[in-house]
Amino acid sequence: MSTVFMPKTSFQVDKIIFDLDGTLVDSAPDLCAAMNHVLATLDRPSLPLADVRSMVGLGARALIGQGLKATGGIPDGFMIDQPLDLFIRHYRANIARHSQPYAGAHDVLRLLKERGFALGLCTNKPQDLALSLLDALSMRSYFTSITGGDALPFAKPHPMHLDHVRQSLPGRGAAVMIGDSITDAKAARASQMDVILVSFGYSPEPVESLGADLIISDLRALPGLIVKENHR
Ligand SMILES: O=C(O)COP(=O)(O)O
Ligand SMILES: [Mg+2]
Repeated sequence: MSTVFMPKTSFQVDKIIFDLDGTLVDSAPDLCAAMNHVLATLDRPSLPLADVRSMVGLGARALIGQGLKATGGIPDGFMIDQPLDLFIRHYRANIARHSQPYAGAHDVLRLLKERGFALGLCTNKPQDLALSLLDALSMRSYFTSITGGDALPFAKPHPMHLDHVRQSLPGRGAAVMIGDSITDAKAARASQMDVILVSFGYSPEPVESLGADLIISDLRALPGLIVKENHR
């Protein structure tokens, strides 16, 4: 039996929860530079941007782990904490050198906030780095709640992360998740939340295969798709 993808075209919610890397901000160039800085100190070859892009999604520790695996492996007993620390220091110092909001991100966030939606951010980026990046790009003030991947015992795809953001937003209405990867889709499913995926992010798998309710190729489509829940 074949299943037909029937995208939803309207989402009635009060809360909109965004992913950060690959969804609102194209941060891969700066993540790639920090990765290659670490690899150089370990006498490993550098990785092209296209490879690093597809490794982003599970936080800094997983990113470094994947970078090491791709350049010779992780020797037995290798302590990842030191390269991770080096990565984070390099990344923090260069966090918005090349990173940019995707087209329309500012306008869409401003408009949705003006329309009365509560906006949250659920990212696997460590909390302090997420806040620094949002500050550097003047994006922090759109969000009522921001939770990084190290702020709780579990991060996406665990539902605790997304549930926490939903609960910390005002109101009791429904929420929709906007993301770019399988971690976003899985977290949303586990939290029984609709999920819209963007097609321009960092997913190594085709986004069509991730079970989204809708796929968009431009953030500017969102205001036409998401309507305020009617609480009468
Ligand atoms: O930094 C990462 O690895 C992932 O971040 P994201 O959850 O905002 O995509
Ligand atoms: Mg992402």
